[in-house]
Amino acid sequence: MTRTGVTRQDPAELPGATSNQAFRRLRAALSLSGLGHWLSVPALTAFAGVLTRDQGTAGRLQAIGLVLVLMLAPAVLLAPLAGLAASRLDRRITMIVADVLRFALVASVPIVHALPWTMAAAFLVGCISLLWTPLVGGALPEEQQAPVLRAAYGTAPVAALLFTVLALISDALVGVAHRADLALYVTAVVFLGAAAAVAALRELPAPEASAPPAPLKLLVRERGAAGLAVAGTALAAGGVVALAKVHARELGGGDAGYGAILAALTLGAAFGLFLGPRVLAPLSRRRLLGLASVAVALVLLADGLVQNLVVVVVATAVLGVAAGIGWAAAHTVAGFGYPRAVALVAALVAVAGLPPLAGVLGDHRLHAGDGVYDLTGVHAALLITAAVALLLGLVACRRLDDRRGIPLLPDVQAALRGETYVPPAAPQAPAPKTERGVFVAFEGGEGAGKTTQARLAAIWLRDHGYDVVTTHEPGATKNGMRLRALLLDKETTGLSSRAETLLYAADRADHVANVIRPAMERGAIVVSDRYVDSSLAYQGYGRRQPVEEIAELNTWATGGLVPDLTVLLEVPPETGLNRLSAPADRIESEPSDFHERVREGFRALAEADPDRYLVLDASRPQHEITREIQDRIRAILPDPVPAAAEDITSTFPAITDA
Ligand SMILES: Nc1ncnc2c1ncn2[C@@H]1O[C@H](COP(=O)(O)OP(=O)(O)OP(=O)(O)O)[C@@H](O)[C@H]1O
Ligand SMILES: Cc1cn([C@H]2C[C@H](O)[C@@H](COP(=O)(O)O)O2)c(=O)[nH]c1=O
Repeated sequence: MTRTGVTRQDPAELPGATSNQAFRRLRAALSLSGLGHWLSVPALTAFAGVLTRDQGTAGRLQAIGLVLVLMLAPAVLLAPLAGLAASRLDRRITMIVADVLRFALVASVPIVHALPWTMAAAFLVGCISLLWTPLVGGALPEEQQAPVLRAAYGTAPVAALLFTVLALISDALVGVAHRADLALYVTAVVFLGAAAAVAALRELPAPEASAPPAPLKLLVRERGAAGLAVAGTALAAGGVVALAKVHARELGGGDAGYGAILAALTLGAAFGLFLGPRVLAPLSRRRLLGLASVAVALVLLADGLVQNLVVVVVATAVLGVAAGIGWAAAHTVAGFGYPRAVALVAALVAVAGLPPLAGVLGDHRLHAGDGVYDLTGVHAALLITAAVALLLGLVACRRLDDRRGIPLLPDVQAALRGETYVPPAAPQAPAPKTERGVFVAFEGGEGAGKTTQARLAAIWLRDHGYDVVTTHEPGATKNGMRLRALLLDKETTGLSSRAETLLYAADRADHVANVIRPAMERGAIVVSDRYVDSSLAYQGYGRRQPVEEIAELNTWATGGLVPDLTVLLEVPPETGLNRLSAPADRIESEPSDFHERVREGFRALAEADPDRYLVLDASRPQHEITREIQDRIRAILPDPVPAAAEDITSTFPAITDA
């Protein structure tokens, strides 16, 4: 059982799955199908390259580009058909037939040995691959998504490596005209293996997954800055794939070089996907997504400039890592469907547009002094793509930034150290004091001991004859109690961070107007368990909203009332949360990194205004803390309590509830 009461299920135990073994077999079938799918891309494009070997670079580029377009277009344009087929046909039979058909189509390509049939086969393979998408691209339950996606997409690097090996074998054994045949035959056999694996399953232990929504529809429906970052990244990755065959050839790499570039890209991406959630964990995912897309564009720029295959392969691997990290961040920021739709469309634009562009640009020899630089059409097209991707990345960075005003470099440096960067906050300017009373606020994370210490301070003050009002936030007034219930109830879901901030501010405005200010005007000492700094720490630092803006909002809500003293009880979140006995409320249930940020936030606030704060290590014994608080409060009381008198008479105030 998790803390939130959700039981984690083994994928194999989920409804629809009959046994572990059946689920494993399904994954094997998915892996084989995925392997065949990914292998068919270089195999068919390489074959198109062989068939157009006498047509010059532009002709070859066009043929390869067209094969890629025909393979990718069905996923963009015909996705609804996949949903229709999934709902009408028996899925097990459909998949067996689909893979037998893919086997026959791919195996027929080297036998027919003609460009039009290669194109037709590429399109039909692309269409048939759609029949698998309800399983791999649909709305799967979370528990099943990871293993299924790993099986379907994790085979891409394996396919690229396999293609490289097959290309090396072919180079050694057969003539130019048949160099791509072996890869096609192996692809066909893999499809046949996938069909056999599905046939071996008596029933399909797959979830009732639906087809993903049509990419174009999603694109129109959900526009967002994350889409710009994904578009730039997919444009760059699509450009690398579309031009890789000719790029590798220009650098003397042949089909093996082509495979090496694809392997570098896909292995890098897989590594990036793994790293994504782990790298720079404290950094905002929105910032990371923007940064990753800019990094992809910059690496592509290098890719387009260098003229050495090994360097290109290494740079492509780095590009893949950045793309993978960006993809993982995009998933967190915008879910799965929308980034997938954007990526598909952008990749289609890249494979459709860049090969002809490279052909049109043609090759040029540039002279600079004594040096000569061969700028081929492929290089120029890569550089143009990099420039467009960079532009998209920079705009995305600006629009995605949810830490405006917080400088990027220290933010990233802090994230590299595993910390959240906390900028020194501007001290709150206190409004001219009109009240006669004294205001003491207790602040700190969960279970720090605020309520305990606020109560003890109030008792001590009353013992010395002061008029004391103890209060707390949220929920000290009648209306505030309703707001508290709304804010802390775990049933309150989907509350936006801004709405949360406003509700806390509303509670505070009511609290100040009806409790704190009247008490202070009559000269009482107000002791409050939490005040404005809680909003700055929780909603500002915890929720990563602009701290300055929250401070301004609260200045307005409170009419600028600032405590005379703020006691910050400092305790590691884990210690504080472990002290609490009641079930965790909505805010307490936030993950530990949220509470860490809150703690950092309180620290930064105290550092920015040290005169107003008393910061105490609250993991120490209670009585030590109490004594230090009394010493500090004594200094701000209108008519000081004489410490010496207490020492002489040993009249340490008895702690009794008032
Ligand atoms: N210094 C301390 N050492 C150990 N336990 C403490 C200390 N101070 C308070 N506690 C205990 O920790 C628990 C939480 O204390 P308290 O309610 O005062 O914290 P709080 O900061 O007000 O919590 P919350 O964030 O829920 O408002 C109580 O059981 C209290 O007795
Ligand atoms: C005032 C204030 C509070 N919070 C959070 C902090 C706590 O999790 C709860 C209050 O619970 P407590 O047991 O009474 O301390 O609310 C916040 O996020 N922002 C605020 O301004």
